[in-house]
Amino acid sequence: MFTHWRIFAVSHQKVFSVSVFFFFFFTMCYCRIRAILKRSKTRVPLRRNYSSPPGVVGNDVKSLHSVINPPVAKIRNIGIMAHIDAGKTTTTERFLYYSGYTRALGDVDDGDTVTDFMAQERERGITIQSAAVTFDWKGYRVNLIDTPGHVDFTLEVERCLRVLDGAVAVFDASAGVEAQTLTVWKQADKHKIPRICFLNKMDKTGASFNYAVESIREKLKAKPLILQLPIGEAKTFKGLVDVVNKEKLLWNSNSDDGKDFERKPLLEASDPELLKETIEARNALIEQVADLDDEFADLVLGEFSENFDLVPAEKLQTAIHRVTLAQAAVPVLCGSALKNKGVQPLLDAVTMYLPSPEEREYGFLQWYKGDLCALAFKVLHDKQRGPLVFLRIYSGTLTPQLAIHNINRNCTERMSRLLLPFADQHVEIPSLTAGNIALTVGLKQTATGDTIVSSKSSALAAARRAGRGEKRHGRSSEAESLLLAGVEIPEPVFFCTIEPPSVAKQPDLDHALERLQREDPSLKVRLDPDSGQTVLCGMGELHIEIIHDRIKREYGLETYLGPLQVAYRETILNSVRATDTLDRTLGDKRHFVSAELEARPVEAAAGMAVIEYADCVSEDLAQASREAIENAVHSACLQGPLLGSPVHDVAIKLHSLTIHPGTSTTMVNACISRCIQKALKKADKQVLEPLMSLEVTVTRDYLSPVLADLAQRRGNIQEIQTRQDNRVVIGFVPLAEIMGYSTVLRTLTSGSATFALEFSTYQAMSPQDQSTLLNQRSGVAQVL
Ligand SMILES: Nc1nc2c(ncn2[C@@H]2O[C@H](COP(=O)(O)OP(=O)(O)OP(=O)(O)O)[C@@H](O)[C@H]2O)c(=O)[nH]1
Repeated sequence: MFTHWRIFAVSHQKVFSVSVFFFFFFTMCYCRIRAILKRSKTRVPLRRNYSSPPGVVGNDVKSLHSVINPPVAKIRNIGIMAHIDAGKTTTTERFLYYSGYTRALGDVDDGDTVTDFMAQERERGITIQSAAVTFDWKGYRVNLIDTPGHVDFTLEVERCLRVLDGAVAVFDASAGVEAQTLTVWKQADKHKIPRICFLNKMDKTGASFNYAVESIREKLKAKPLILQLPIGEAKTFKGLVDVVNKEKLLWNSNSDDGKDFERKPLLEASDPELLKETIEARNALIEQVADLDDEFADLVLGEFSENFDLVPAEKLQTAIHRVTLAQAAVPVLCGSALKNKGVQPLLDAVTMYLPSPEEREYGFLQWYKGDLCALAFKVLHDKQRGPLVFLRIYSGTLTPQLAIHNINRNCTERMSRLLLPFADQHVEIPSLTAGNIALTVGLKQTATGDTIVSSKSSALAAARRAGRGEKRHGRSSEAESLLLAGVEIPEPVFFCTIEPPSVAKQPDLDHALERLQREDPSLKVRLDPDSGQTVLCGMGELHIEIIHDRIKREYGLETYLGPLQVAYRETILNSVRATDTLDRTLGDKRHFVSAELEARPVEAAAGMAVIEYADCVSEDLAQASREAIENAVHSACLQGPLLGSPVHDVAIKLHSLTIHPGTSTTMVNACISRCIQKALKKADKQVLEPLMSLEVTVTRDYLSPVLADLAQRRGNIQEIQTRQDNRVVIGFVPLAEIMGYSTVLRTLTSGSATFALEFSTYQAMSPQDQSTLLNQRSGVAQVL
């Protein structure tokens, strides 16, 4: 199940007002302290000292051309993933600075980071779009994707994970594993991504290395390999111990950018205690790795059984690499990105322990035999250049002006330019080989999730080879096997109407929405059949707010949003039968359809309606009539009789059907549709509402008012955990009750609490709550 967490930091800072709508909207939405602080700041100029094409840059900033097409073994495609605010963007900024691609340290709080380049990201201090940046580190080429932490953009994370070979999971060392960490961790499990953990914010009050490691062990059920130990914690944090090499790394307190640090062997004379602790940690690490890797176990037990201390660092590192690649354990490192400590060793670990593209197993590569095979994982629209498509190249080479074949859309199109992505700066390149991430210009039809090959004949040849391979595995569809799996798109739980400033601007709005949908498959747009209004469906309040903002900024359209609504569903509780007959003469032609069907409830979470035919019906049903019936079932179930919400978890069984010869399929469709509506109306009906898992982190003093408030919101508390000095309230609450919760929580706790929401499931409303809801909607809905 795709999970969505909604994370909110609350603060007691003043709520700003931008317009009447925004005032209303934000009082019911969340607001974040950093966003507010930033809004009250004088904006700094957005441009940074980016690396740009050769000749333009200064001596201290490297040219990207030095790292184009390195050997595959030297490529690392990695992502940074974490709970919101753990420090992904700050860590990425340090990567770029230490690797020489930026001249100044970017700061999310100043809104001048390279990867958060959208205006909204810089204003709010959050990552919304993932950004791909390319840099080199000690001879390795690193393609890095900084992903959003906020739940509303989880799909963005999922899209990126699909094309990564490894990931760095960043943690706030004072909080350990948080709600969204669990979600992204599960996503990485799903895509089998090897990862390393970085315990960031070791300088922060409350930071605890042991606590964070324990939470990785307990909550993520992962096996942490402790490769570093912190020297000091919180205010006293000043450096690290490299357990593998038995060295201490101390950052020069006079250096304000952390470039300057010294690495010294731990000696009995100068650091007896630290050395003892390190040897113990190293021995434990060796035992742990030996347990997980037979080759290393043989080596250790053979040559070094008497004294583990003599195991060479390189042998241990190679074994840790294998164990990481097998996802048997996760290396754990620590530091403080903000205070510029521990980032360079983290980069070393990325190159040392995370896999190169050729170390990952991609079974489909054998079908292409070196021909082009790539996956489009992200589409952006650029005003000047049109659609920009990000491609992960799995095999073959991309060059500018290349014609490519899109298997999903069965079309051939030509790309005009090939670029290397460097946040919002793109460098033109002559070619790019397998293992890389490329940005292409000119592909107008390609959408997120499409598989790209060099030509139709190459696709056919691959399909033939795949067919041979697939038969052995008993699979049937050759074409399907060629498609690199796309991304599972979750059902949106929020919706609202959107209106252009005037009717004349409707086509402009449609155009903007079409483009935004191509970029963001989690955004759904539909037309309300009753009101004719355009409806936006999104993953959360922030998601819809950002879309609204982008339409204004990027397309110059001031649109009006209706109130945000929860996406309810409906179902039925008992089996009912209905009959219907449609007998019409149009011109000189008689159309006659008569049907009897049964609607009955099926297992919860079965999804949209299941269609069944009695034997006597299915025997001689023409294909065209079958299609008309299926369309009728799906369209009739889109709008239930209670709230006009989709009807789920029902089966429709057609018991009898009479169609006179010459009757049009439109009439068949109309008759079945009417008959289903009759049946649904007759049945006992049930509203299903989205239920969210909730996690509130609050200090002990404010626990009681938070619990009392949740009780009023139909909250169901499962557990209250202790996390350092805080209490973590875990439970479930209906989405309808939690809208605008951030404002309430901020008031209740003087801005000291944070909360996270995850969509859990759809649950049946109690008869009392259902009738309250229907009464509220009585203008538009029929009361039970
Ligand atoms: N004390 C401390 N604060 C840090 C550290 N790293 C980041 N921060 C702060 O934490 C906040 C969040 O940092 P970001 O880098 O934006 O975190 P993120 O994970 O990219 O956030 P999203 O993209 O919004 O999910 C900012 O105020 C940073 O200045 C650190 O090592 N120590």
